Amino acid sequence: MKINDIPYRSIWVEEGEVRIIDQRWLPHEFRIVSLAERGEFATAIRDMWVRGAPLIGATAAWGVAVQMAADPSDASLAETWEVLHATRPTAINLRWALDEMRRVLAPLPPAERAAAAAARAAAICDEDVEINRRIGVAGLEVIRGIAARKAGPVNILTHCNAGWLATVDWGTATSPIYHAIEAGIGVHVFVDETRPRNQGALLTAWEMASHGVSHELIVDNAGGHLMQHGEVDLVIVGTDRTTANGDVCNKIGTYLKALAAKANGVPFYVALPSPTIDWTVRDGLAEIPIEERSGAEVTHVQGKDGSGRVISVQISPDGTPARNPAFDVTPASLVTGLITERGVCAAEPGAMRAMFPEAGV
Ligand SMILES: CSC[C@@H](O)[C@@H](O)C(=O)COP(=O)(O)O
Repeated sequence: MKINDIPYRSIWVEEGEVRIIDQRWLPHEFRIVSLAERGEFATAIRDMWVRGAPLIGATAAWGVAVQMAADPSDASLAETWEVLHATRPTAINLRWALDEMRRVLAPLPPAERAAAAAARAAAICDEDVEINRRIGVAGLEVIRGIAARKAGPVNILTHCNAGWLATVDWGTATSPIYHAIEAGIGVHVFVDETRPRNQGALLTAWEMASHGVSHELIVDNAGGHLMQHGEVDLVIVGTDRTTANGDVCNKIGTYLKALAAKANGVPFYVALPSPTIDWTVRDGLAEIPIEERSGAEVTHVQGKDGSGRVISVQISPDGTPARNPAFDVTPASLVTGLITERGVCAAEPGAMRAMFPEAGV
């Protein structure tokens, strides 16, 4: 995607360095940083310099590659898997990418691992871009179908940031939106602010503005009201882990949007790259580990002050205890469909298996 007419991915290699956009400062400051050793990759994922399930996976893959250049031994490969896997618990793309790197590297002699690791990490990034492009092509048909049945723009509500910043490029939930705009279909996006970290207000609103997409920022509690008044035609969200049964784990608050959508007959779609499917899990509520983050993210908000400085302010009384589960699980029964790189399917085990028979479950 372009920033000031310069095309960017969210992670890339330049002058032999792995570079990322440090998303903690967006949209107020655009900072690029280089990650030079394994510990920095772990920090960048854990402290959310990068975030979003596919980008977490891509960053971990590059973390393995950088470590293999420093120490390609078996012990180093095993330790790197553990160190990076421990950074964030919910997005399955992290484990998927680490398993994929280990599958490629473990059979090789150590002397061949650095080059092979860099090649596979680069390929994982390229594959992510193509997967998300295809999700856009598939999701475009969902939007086109709605556009054909109504006058005016298709009003789409999205939660969190499942945009290009959460992937390597295109985004998942946003890719159908970008494709619809390219196809000349009018679209208006309601952007949930997505407390506590405000990925919608900070990142999705920035993406929408950068690409000239008509949009309005809404508070997290407004979605149900807009749906009751017929102002939302479609919900599209991303996911951090979707089970073999079609239960969808995504940013906290997604479940409430799905309930409101069901109650109001609004289609609720999930944009789903196949590496985000956890075929080993059937019951999302019981089995998916939900990240609990610091209460400081609830008691404080970050923003820009009058002089343009990025600051954090406390919004609750001193010492208020806070609870901060970062994700929730939307049962498959509330999901209208999964928009995958192979097309749209029901959030249902048979349909998912038919779409991805190689999963072998
Ligand atoms: C294509 S990204 C899908 C999800 O990863 C996204 O919706 C989300 O929940 C991101 O959470 P985050 O905590 O910002 O990493």
